[in-house]
Amino acid sequence: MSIPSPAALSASGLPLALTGLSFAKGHGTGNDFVLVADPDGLSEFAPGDVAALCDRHSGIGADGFIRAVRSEHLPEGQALLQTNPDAEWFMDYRNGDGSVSEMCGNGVRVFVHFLLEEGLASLAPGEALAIGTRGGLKTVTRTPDGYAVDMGPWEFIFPDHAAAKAMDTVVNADGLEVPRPGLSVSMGNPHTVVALAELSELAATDLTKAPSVEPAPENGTNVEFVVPAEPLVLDGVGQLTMRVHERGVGETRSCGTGACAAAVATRFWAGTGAPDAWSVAVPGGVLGIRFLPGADGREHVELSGPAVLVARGTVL
Ligand SMILES: N[C@@H](CCC[C@H](N)C(=O)O)C(=O)O
Repeated sequence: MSIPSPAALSASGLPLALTGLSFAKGHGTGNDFVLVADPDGLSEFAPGDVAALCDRHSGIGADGFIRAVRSEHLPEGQALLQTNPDAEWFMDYRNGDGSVSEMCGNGVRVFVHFLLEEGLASLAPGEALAIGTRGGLKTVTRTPDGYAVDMGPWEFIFPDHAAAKAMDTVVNADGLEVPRPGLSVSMGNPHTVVALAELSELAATDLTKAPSVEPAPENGTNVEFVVPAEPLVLDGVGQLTMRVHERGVGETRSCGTGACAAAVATRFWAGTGAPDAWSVAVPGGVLGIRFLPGADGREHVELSGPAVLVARGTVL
């Protein structure tokens, strides 16, 4: 019987294959990422490599890992180029545990900022940059405070639940007194949104463990707990406070796709007359959401917020 040998490690304790890797570290409202430029698709990152880089004790530390690669070098990117020849760059996104996710809303803003800072793309005010993701094409524009992303259309994951105005999904988490109903929404990646009445209840919810969700979306879910403000609407903008447990990560300080899903669910619960603009306060800052008609005839969600780079480095 042969015993599998552990991945070769360098003196730093990181996988030897990562030695010399140039990276940047960035975040959007506290949701942080390790970013790597691999324009020609020459590098492979195994789940263990990503998890080692994202480890907050023995690695660089981040919620997620983002590889900037030209779309032509990935099968998913090549498929997207057929209908969107402008999507030169593809965001290859992984969660901190090494798993792949379809989409990351904070990540795509930080990704574009990284492309611009690296001189790999340009984006003048008023222009739009098309980005390929596993969740489809996203277009990004500049705003005074950062970037706005057309995240594409939203969908209910269990449309029959929503049509019946019934929330047949049951969510539980440590710290909640009783299980709560949830609504599952796809933003390309899966989310389940739960409304709580009080900020004190939100603070008491323990998100160190993944909440249980029944029925769960097929490939697992990110779970958002939201407290709608009272009154809900200020100057025409709906107001929410949110905490999130991300699939493949744990509790994070922000989740862009989660903020979109939270606005979708709360607007649905609020019913006729609910606003099309929302402000979502997360532990790491504030995100803006707008619902807009898309060129495809469907309703799209626009996410806006800041994106910053904080460091560059080389893996030892
Ligand atoms: N933080 C991201 C979402 C990242 C992916 C998520 N954990 C998943 O597995 O779907 C965001 O800002 O949207």
